[in-house]
Amino acid sequence: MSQEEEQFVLMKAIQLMLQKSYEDDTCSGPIMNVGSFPHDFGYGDEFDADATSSQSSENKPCIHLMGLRRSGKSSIAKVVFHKMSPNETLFLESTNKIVKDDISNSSFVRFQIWDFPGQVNFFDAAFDAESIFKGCGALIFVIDAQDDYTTALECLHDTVARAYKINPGIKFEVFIHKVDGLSDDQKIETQRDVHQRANDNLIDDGLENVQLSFYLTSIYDHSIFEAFSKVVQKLIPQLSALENLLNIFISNSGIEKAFLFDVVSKIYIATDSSPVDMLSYELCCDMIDVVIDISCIYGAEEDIDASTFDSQSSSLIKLNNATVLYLKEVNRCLALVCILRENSFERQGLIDYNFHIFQQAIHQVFDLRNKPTNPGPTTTTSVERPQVNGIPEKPNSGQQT
Ligand SMILES: Nc1nc2c(ncn2[C@@H]2O[C@H](COP(=O)(O)OP(=O)(O)OP(=O)(O)O)[C@@H](O)[C@H]2O)c(=O)[nH]1
Repeated sequence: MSQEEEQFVLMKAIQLMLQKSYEDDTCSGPIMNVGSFPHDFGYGDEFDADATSSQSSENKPCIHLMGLRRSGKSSIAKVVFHKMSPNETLFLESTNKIVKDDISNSSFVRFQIWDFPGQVNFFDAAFDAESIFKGCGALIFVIDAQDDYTTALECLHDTVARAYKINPGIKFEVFIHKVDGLSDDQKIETQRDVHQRANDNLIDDGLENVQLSFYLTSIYDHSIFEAFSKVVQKLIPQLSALENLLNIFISNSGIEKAFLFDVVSKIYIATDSSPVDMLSYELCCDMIDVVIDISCIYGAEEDIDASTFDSQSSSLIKLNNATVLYLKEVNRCLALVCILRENSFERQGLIDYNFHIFQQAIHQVFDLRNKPTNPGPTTTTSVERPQVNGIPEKPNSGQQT
């Protein structure tokens, strides 16, 4: 099944769901009714789940990290995907060959990161630009904002021009990096300046069709995770289907904002279509850290290789501003983190039920293969979960924080 066909089937499914949701007027209020989110979407034989999954695993997109020496490329890869603390990056040695890192920690976030040595010499015989850029999904060019970036802009231009000629499908992403050293005014001014000069260079070269996206990033805060989330999302063909599912879920559950997280990297692979507020994102990231830390400390069993984030993982944190953070495991690697008002949480049963349907929808649409999770005892005290609409739920959640 080609990507277009797959997208078509997915969109058809979403249309079906939405249609049913609005058609069924027996269900008033915020209930995401059974009809609106059927377990069987009625794809029949049209939905070739195997084709979908095999395609995504074979065509692992590749993200290239490029930029001048010491601009921060390896630090970004280490902090985001290897849990290195930002301070440790001070001791990273310079990269002198392409380092390929296979990110396979999630069913969705499966790609390779290629960390290039600073300032690639395209004329070097060892640099096979053709094959390197052919397989590239996104090219992240890192610019050190604390340094004079004139040379970096020239290098960005050469890189983009070369890559675009070989593969016009590449997404070009510019990380204006190390902005922790800049004031708010300087950040805005630097972004404006880089944006202007980079685009002017492209126009001068007749490459006005090339789209560059710019992000202000630092490994010392959540900005690098946010930027990486957006880059990864562009490589997920099913993103709009996910957004639609999240929109339906939150509007039927009285939830203000929901993020679908890749737990290990804290990249959010989708969110509903309301704007992302950085503070909300940071809160959700912190919640994931808390859950993982508690799970690792108290949830590890004798088999220390077994994942402590499992189908029984969930967490609830009530803040002192009448806001609730609610985390639920979607699969081995994905978690849904929701932000809602405390009074909306009074209907937890409804939210849990809707979540259950949402989870099934994701599994069906993307054919996530749930590896058997360890059913053993996990970290926490259990809380009684009411049955909703008489529908038996999974056994009650484990890791309540
Ligand atoms: N202040 C600040 N320093 C950073 C940031 N990211 C990376 N650095 C520092 O920048 C220096 C260079 O980082 P690297 O990750 O080795 O840079 P690189 O681009 O991989 O360098 P090469 O391998 O030589 O191409 C290190 O001392 C990092 O600690 C950041 O966001 N803020």
